[in-house]
Amino acid sequence: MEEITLANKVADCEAEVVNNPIPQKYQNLQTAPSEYSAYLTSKARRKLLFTKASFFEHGEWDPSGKLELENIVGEGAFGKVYKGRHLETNETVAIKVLDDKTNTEKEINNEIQLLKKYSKHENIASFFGVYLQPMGNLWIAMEYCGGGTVKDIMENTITGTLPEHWIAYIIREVLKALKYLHNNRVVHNDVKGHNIALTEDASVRLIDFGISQKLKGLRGACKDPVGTPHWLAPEVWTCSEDDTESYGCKCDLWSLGITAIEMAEGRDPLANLDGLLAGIKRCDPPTLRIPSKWSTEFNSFLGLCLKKDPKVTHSAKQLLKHPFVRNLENVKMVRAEMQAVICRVRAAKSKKVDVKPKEQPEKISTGDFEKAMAELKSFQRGNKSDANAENLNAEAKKDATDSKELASQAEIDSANAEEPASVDKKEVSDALSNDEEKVTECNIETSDATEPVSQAKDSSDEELFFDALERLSISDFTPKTEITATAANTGAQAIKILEAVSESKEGAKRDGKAKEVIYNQMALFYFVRFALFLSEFLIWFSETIKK
Ligand SMILES: Nc1ncnc2c1ncn2[C@@H]1O[C@H](COP(=O)(O)OP(=O)(O)OP(=O)(O)O)[C@@H](O)[C@H]1O
Repeated sequence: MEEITLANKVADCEAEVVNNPIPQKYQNLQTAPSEYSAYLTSKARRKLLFTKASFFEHGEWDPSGKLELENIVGEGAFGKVYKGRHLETNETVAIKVLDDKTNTEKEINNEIQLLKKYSKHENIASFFGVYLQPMGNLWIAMEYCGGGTVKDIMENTITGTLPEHWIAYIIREVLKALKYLHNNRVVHNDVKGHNIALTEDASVRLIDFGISQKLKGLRGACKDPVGTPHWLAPEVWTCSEDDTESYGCKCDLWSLGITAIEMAEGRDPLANLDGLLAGIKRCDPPTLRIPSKWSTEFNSFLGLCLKKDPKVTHSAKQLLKHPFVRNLENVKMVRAEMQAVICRVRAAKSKKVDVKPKEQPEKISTGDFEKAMAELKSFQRGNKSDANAENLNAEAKKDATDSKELASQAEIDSANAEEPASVDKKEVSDALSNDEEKVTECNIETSDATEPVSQAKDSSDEELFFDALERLSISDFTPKTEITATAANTGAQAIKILEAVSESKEGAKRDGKAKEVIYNQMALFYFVRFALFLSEFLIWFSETIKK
């Protein structure tokens, strides 16, 4: 029987395309919609479509009406990853869009096949479907991991590293996924912080099967040296030099050890090593830089992952029994702590450039903006003549509109300029109090917001009003980098300033009342003194007359 290889399938498709508009053997795919008939008449295009269609047996023709793209959440070597929606079920999904210019069809096919078959494990992002977009892009829909990757989490802590009990939890979950994959003779080949993702409730998922390999039978081994250089096991390096060498599943456990150090120290242990290949061969396996800072269990666990000889490296099954991961206490607490940082990651991701930037909700909500304008108007009504108020109102409206635009621009610019932030105790306790529930809100405090309020305290209403207007217009001329934080908050600031204005007005009212009381008391005092003086005068006058 003729072997069904990729080349055979492609040749087969090409032959059929010449004679039939839609080959019989692909009738199990959804029929191409009529609106694409013009597109399909181009032989070259048709060839491309059927070639790609041959990669998967249960793919669908067109994602429109089924999937909707929202914002970009990540970018990889093969294309962009979007947060999206599965319209039928209304489920949030991640959609990897692989453009047809990328000449990596073998990898794409590989990723789809492995995802379809092996993503049913609880620690692997599950597969939803694959779609062929009319212009030739492939869309791979999978479970959405809203907590970002381990790398994202690290970038959102103040030290850029993770505490040991978080590392133990993440490693344990990845080990479960690896145990399942290795039992099925699948080598992931690219375990690293960038490819470990978290859901919003801090469950761990292994992602990216782009270079994973399915081994043939029990004796099968990998020959291609693939992976990310600093995470590559020594046996994979050896393959790159010597064609006769091969490697197996254990390479994932070396990469996992490197990932554990990456989480503990904020970067991989070989980051500064020159001549990587020679260095790996010459040096002892990497360890934590200051082993005494960490538990004996953590150090010993790493020692079992990072062996130069894969034969003595422990398997995922064995490593799951190690005290470093076996003795993990209070997972609920660990997850609650992590959810606090996930909030920051989500906030940062929601600021990323959108598919349709102009239609995106802006950071300053319309409600906030209208509230600011209403307060501004009511302030003007109370303090200025109508003519003046109208002028100022128009000016403020223009400034605020500009600020809204700047805020939206700043959102785009700030996507990659996020400052690492600390794990706030309040956030942790909020996450804890929510316990099993999703943390749905994240309040990022802005130091700027308090400034106008404190300034407002010693200023007159009039000064405050002009100060508010000035601040709104100054944001127009501030360089973009500086306004990254401030412009996005200008609407909120306007509200704060106006709140301060009205607070100050209230204060002025209270002052007026106090003055009234003082005047009344002073009047009483002078009246009494006058009465005393009058009575003394009368006494003196009557005595003088008597004399
Ligand atoms: N299921 C998912 N949910 C949420 N975000 C995801 C998901 N899958 C991928 N991402 C995001 O997209 C990024 C790129 O995805 P992925 O690693 O699969 O692409 P890739 O092209 O194979 O990248 P590379 O080869 O550079 O690792 C990830 O680092 C992550 O930020």
